[in-house]
Amino acid sequence: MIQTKALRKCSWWSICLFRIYSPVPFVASSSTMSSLEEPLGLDKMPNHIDRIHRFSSSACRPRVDDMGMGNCWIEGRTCSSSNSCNEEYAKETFTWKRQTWDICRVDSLNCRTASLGRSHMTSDSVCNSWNLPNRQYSSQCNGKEVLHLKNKVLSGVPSFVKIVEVGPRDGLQNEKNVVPTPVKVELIRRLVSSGLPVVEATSFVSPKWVPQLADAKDVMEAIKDVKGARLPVLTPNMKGFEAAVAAGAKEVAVFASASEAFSKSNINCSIEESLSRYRDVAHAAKKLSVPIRGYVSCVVGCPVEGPVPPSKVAYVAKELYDMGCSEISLGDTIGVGTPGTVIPMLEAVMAVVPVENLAVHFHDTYGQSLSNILASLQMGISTLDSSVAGLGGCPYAKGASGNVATEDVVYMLNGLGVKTNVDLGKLMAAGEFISKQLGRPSGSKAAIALSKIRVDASKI
Ligand SMILES: CC(C)(COP(=O)([O-])OP(=O)([O-])OC[C@H]1O[C@@H](n2cnc3c(N)ncnc32)[C@H](O)[C@@H]1OP(=O)([O-])[O-])[C@@H](O)C(=O)NCCC(=O)NCCSC(=O)C[C@@](C)(O)CC(=O)[O-]
Repeated sequence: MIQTKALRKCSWWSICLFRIYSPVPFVASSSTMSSLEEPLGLDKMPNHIDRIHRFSSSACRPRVDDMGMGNCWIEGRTCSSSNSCNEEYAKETFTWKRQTWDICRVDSLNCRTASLGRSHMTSDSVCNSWNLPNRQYSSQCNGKEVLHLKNKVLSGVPSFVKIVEVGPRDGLQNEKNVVPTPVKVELIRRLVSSGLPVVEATSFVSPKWVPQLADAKDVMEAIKDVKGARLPVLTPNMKGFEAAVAAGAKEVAVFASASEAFSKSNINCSIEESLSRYRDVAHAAKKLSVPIRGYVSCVVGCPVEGPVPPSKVAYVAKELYDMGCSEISLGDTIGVGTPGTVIPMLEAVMAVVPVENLAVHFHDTYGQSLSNILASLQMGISTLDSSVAGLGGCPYAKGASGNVATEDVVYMLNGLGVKTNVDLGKLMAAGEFISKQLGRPSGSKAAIALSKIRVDASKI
């Protein structure tokens, strides 16, 4: 009871632990756990409170009971004994919930302060915050115990993740007002220069179906000189494939659906018809040594049919893999998935397609993307699709919101110590650029938060 109360009070602690446990449904009891939970090391934990207790070390916890400051969890350390918070460092005091805090900018993790009976906190990457100038924050929790926890709970998480940026295609295809071609081109250039290894540039689909991307040929012409990233395009049939190749595309992607109804509304044919078309495209691509990616849409739910069985997703994924798609991207097109539905879906697909050939593609309609991504990483997925500034939605999936924001993904991966080679500062600048052009705020929470505190995000 007391512990539960303390938990409620310490929101930072809760957030930290929630992040660790979020991929596993909290309600699961040991008797209902699947074998999938074994590698996560959670199989012996009877319920969520016990899970939290089991890992409730002080490693990442503020020492003050009543501490629930929004920014504390980012850093996750309190200073302990006597003061080494050098005079040269900017030092500020603020009061929150009757606690007075001295904040000092430190580069070392070993700041020790205990003056005037106050609580002290350090942080460790530079930012100029609203009222805490020249702070350093990090998205990483440090400390031996936390590392131990990370190793134990996040052991399946790969050390490098490839991010496939889909903003210029998936992100923009749903925009009502036509985005000028030079803006699309500038966006692609900025994304590439942020270090993203793959930027999906556009679609060679029917302009009657997706007017926004009717300038696909012009976009390809304008990015011919862009180096440093792969720039695939979507092709729904041979007509699109031929046009793409003629326009200079070096990689293509086909897109099938695990839902019959969505296949009909998105590409005007049945699943089987689409697979037959894609076999032709895959065959032609192979002849030209053009790598081909396959999407499966509606891997968890369909806007028309409702829940989609994992076996259907596995079937379509395997068909795409067998026809020669080197990467299969599993799309939660309407963003209804949670780790509770994504894990069984991945389990079914991984039984028929090697995990190294899989990618995940989450829309954030229900705010579940990062949890789903973490669950996917734990299962060994190392390719993630995302969209800068959280742009996007599918014109044929009403109500679906944008993809998970690339900035949020990079921020989380940095926090996990997973390499992406993406410069978060440059990525945020690209997000800011396109958000301004579209006349609305970024859909990335990390970008909004970091821009408010004018952080040097490249160092996060
Ligand atoms: C597939 C079609 C073309 C079938 O559309 P259709 O109307 O059945 O095609 P058709 O073969 O009967 O041809 C009709 C007209 O379209 C033309 N046409 C035919 N093909 C092309 C082409 N490639 N490029 C340009 N024009 C084309 C064709 O030449 C003809 O022109 P007309 O004789 O009337 O002047 C259409 O339904 C289409 O373009 N759909 C694309 C819709 C789309 O882009 N949706 C968004 C994709 S996002 C997605 O699927 C999800 C994903 C990948 O992001 C992952 C996730 O989030 O889950």
